[in-house]
Amino acid sequence: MLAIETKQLKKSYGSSLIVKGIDLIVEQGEIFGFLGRNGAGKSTFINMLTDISKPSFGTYALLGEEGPNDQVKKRIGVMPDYSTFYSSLTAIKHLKFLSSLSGKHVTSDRCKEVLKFVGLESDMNKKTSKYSFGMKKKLGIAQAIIHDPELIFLDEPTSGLDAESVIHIHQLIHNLNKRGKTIFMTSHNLDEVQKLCSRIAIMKEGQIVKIGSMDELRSFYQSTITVKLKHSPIPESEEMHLLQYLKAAGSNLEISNSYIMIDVENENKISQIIRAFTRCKVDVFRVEVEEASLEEIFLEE
Ligand SMILES: Nc1ncnc2c1ncn2[C@@H]1O[C@H](COP(=O)(O)OP(=O)(O)OP(=O)(O)O)[C@@H](O)[C@H]1O
Repeated sequence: MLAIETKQLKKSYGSSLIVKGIDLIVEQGEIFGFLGRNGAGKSTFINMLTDISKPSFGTYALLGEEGPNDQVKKRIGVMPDYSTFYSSLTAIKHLKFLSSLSGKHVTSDRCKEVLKFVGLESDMNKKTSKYSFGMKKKLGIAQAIIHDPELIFLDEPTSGLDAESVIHIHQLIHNLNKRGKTIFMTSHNLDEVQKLCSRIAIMKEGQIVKIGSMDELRSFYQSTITVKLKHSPIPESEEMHLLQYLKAAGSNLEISNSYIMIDVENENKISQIIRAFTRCKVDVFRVEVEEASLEEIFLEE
């Protein structure tokens, strides 16, 4: 069963087509990252899947059920906009109240368990008006997972948080995924998407322009790997031979006394180069590798 399947999903406001016909498949068990510049249409797309707005055209299915569908809503979790919190309620009461509004009965013990899971154990009896921005984000995740959903939508779960809270939320996402949950998240933080997500879609002007794992995205761009290798002196008798080999193995070769830098097409070339050094009786002390980051790929779009 697929977690998400959309077919030609479109959304227009007035005469402006904001989401321009998206076909997307997300498998169960994925952490799927949705990236795009401000105004690309990410929230508009998520809002259709979570039934906050209706598609203008096309269809979608969540967890094998055509949407919108009240039954499937019980199996998905959506991180709310923190501004919707009831400021006069404590975190526990807030969770219980919101769950009852959406027809899900949850016990106080379940609320406590989930608040502990997100790291709000010692603040669960505080009113949400006293919560910091980061605590509200954690409470938002608690709200999304309180009913143990299979598929969780997180819209920018870490934006505006300090480094420690970001690490905590990354661990939460990772732990949820380990428990078998599918996560669909939007983010502006390229580093986090690169670290967490099994696949990534880049959205531009209402369309998905690239989709795949990090390795696949890199290969779309046929990006090279830059290798910097520190070595012992090259015996004069071997210099010519090694130089010929390196020129054939990659491009942009730079040589100094104890280092070489070279761009190669794939990882196999790295081990071949190290073997060539060894054959020429040159010791390799250190190998540093630089690959295209998601940022570079993203900026190309
Ligand atoms: N209710 C609405 N009525 C009219 N236009 C809208 C509405 N909601 C969104 N838009 C427009 O749709 C476009 C996409 O907005 P959306 O919020 O989906 O982008 P986004 O990729 O989530 O951006 P961000 O990263 O800034 O959150 C924007 O130009 C926005 O102005």
